[in-house]
Amino acid sequence: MTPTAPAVRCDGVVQIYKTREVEVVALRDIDLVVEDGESVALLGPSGAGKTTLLWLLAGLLRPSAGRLWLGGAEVGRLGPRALDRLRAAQIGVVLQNPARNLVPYASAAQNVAFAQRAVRRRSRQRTDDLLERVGLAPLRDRPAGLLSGGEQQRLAVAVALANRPRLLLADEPTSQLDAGSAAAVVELIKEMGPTSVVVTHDPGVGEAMSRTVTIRDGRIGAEGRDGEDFVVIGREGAVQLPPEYHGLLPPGSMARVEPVRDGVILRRAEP
Ligand SMILES: Nc1ncnc2c1ncn2[C@@H]1O[C@H](COP(=O)(O)OP(=O)(O)OP(=O)(O)O)[C@@H](O)[C@H]1O
Repeated sequence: MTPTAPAVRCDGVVQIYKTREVEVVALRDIDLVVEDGESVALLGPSGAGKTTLLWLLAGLLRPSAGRLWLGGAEVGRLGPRALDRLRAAQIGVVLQNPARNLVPYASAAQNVAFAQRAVRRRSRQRTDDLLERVGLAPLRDRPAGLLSGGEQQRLAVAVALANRPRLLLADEPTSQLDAGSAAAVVELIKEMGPTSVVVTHDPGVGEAMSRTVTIRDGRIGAEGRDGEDFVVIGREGAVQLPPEYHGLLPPGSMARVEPVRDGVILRRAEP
């Protein structure tokens, strides 16, 4: 990754899953820039495309169309080995199912140590610090497969941060945690993951991040900064009305567009 490029840039990214019977358009025309140092909460209803976007940002999927840069590197131009190297050196990932991030027969401490393979020297101190921060120091020698779901989730965050990634990507990293552990994990991500994108349904996580991005039906519909929510004007001027206004302007209804000095007003056209 080059130091001046944003951590992430998506330009018209589309993701289509092809199964034998159907094609599912999971993401369409995603334009997104995440600057270095930002922490972004990725919000949206189930099936909106959040996990798909996270997998694209992790280099685990390649977009069906559009362009995606991780740092200065355009993913579409990287061969499989170059992409693997970039992922190992620069990106930390917490997948939705915590067990998938871990080697089950290795101890908690070994899992964190293995994850430092891309850095030149493993640091016992960093392993100890991370285990301490996620409250797993007393369980350092227990095999990861014998930890509870919540413990595995906390360990997965420690593993993802082990080699000081420039970009941390986490899919629901607090879904199995009580409020106290969730707050500690969010604090850790903000402190040690200098740039992070976190999929979450937890409003507390959303509030802790510097920015929220809401996906609905495969498109970025809204963004939030400093507690204020904005709709995002998409390509060709498309706007997703927030669901709380669907009663006033139901999907499928017609509206008049009235220009005003600094924007437009939409008024329902009575049938
Ligand atoms: N491997 C796949 N093959 C076919 N369709 C898929 C695949 N993975 C996801 N989808 C579909 O793509 C769409 C987006 O799924 P995705 O998992 O990205 O949503 P999500 O917002 O993360 O949902 P959730 O909050 O429930 O995890 C959904 O319609 C889903 O059914």
